[in-house]
Amino acid sequence: MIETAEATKFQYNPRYKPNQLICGHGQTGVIAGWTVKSAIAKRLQSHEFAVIGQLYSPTRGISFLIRNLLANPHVRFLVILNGTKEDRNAGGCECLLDFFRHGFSEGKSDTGRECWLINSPIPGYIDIEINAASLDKLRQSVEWCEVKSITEVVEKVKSYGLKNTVKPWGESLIFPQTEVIPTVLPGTRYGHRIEGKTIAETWVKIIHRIKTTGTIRPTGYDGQWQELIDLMAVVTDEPSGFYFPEPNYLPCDSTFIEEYIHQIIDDAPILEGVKYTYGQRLRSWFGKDQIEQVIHKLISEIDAASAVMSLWDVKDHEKGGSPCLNHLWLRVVDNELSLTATIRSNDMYMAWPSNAMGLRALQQYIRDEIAKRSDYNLKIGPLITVSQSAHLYDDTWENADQLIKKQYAKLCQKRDFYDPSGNFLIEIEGNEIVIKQTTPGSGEVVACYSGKEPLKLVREIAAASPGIHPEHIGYLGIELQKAAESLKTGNPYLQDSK
Ligand SMILES: O=c1ccn([C@H]2C[C@H](O)[C@@H](COP(=O)(O)O)O2)c(=O)[nH]1
Repeated sequence: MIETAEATKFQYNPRYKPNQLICGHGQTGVIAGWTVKSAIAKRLQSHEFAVIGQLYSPTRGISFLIRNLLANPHVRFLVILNGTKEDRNAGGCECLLDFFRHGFSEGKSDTGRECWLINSPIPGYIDIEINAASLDKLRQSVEWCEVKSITEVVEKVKSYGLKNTVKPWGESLIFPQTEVIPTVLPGTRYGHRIEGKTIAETWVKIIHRIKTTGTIRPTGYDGQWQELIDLMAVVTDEPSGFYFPEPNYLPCDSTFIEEYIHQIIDDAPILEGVKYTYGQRLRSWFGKDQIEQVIHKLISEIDAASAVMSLWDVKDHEKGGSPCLNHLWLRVVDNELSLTATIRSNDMYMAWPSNAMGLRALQQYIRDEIAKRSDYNLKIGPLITVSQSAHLYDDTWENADQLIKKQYAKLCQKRDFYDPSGNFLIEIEGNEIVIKQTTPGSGEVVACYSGKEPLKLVREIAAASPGIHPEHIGYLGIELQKAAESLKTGNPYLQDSK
């Protein structure tokens, strides 16, 4: 007997990320890439598709997607929407297409984990626990096509839906998964401050801080993340062309950033299936060009504390996918233009470096426009980001560990002993230890402490300058102990002598 399409009644059973998927009863899976899945679902009926889901990243998304397809062998057709600039940037759909076109080989992920590497110029990994014969079977059994627009998705899904029901290609297959649970050190949860010269350096410190002390929590996306709340990052000296380390350990490169900057600085039309762009929110969404507004504001009132741009629309509560970047504030102090950005939710591994570079480009643009249009030739000041949920998704933990091992260790070796709390000169005067605190620049004496007990002195200094670097206060403790010994023995004390 030949079954008709209408009679099809399969149930897609997602083993992974169930809350991220729209499930139906058909035999066609739709990979929406970066196009919002609900924009596709509303044009289809549930018997026409098996599942609709996003694919944001080749290294993070494809393995879960394939695990789900192996668990649902009734999916015999795939429509892969590879249509937007974001899809081109991320490369997830292209890499998935390469899996079907060119297959996979045994290899290693960039963290050195054994995995199946997709035969593609875009790095994409599949968990090694999945058996190779099953992957081949999947490649042979699923008919796939690439499309460029929502309209084409709908046409293709409907045409596959008209075919007769095809038998599942096999039994549902489930493969084991290795789980990594990190050790978390105790630490403050709220309000961290991290400073670095470049975005790359600051990023390494951020990753270290979250990875070692972040709270492990559910993400809201069927997984876990480590999170700190209200993490402030201060980048003091990012050069105008951006600093990319050599070899580049950042999750973005200059080609990506060149494209990405436009999403922040330039206006963009409202398109179906595209959530928003920051440029659109800043330039036109609220009926005003806010970037122009702040340029004018600062030119007319350079001391203004109200050079604000807002990206959050009160209507954002009505739909999912609201902007992560919410509020920008520019400020001129000592002829220096700083930019502060509030980001409500921030993927610190994959997104923060690009977010920071995009914001730095906007800061530079505003500085340059002010210089062109007025007599103010401002210096570029720090870029400050406040990430409210500063998180690391569980699928980046391994990379984070590697980064800490290689790059954080290097940073720690490169200490310059500069402490904004100043320097401390220790001497013995009469029968007391005397400590003079001087400014870090000119060396002016700003405070004086005296006494005989090292611990009491350390406590006084720490209470008076609570921002002192931890290593610096440790060093003072050791020196003060040496000075106290000298007081007892009568031997001379000389700071820093062995
Ligand atoms: O510019 C961006 C856009 C998105 N995200 C991350 C933050 C979250 O991990 C995820 C968005 O999820 P929601 O907070 O919207 O659920 O993407 C960023 O870090 N920066």
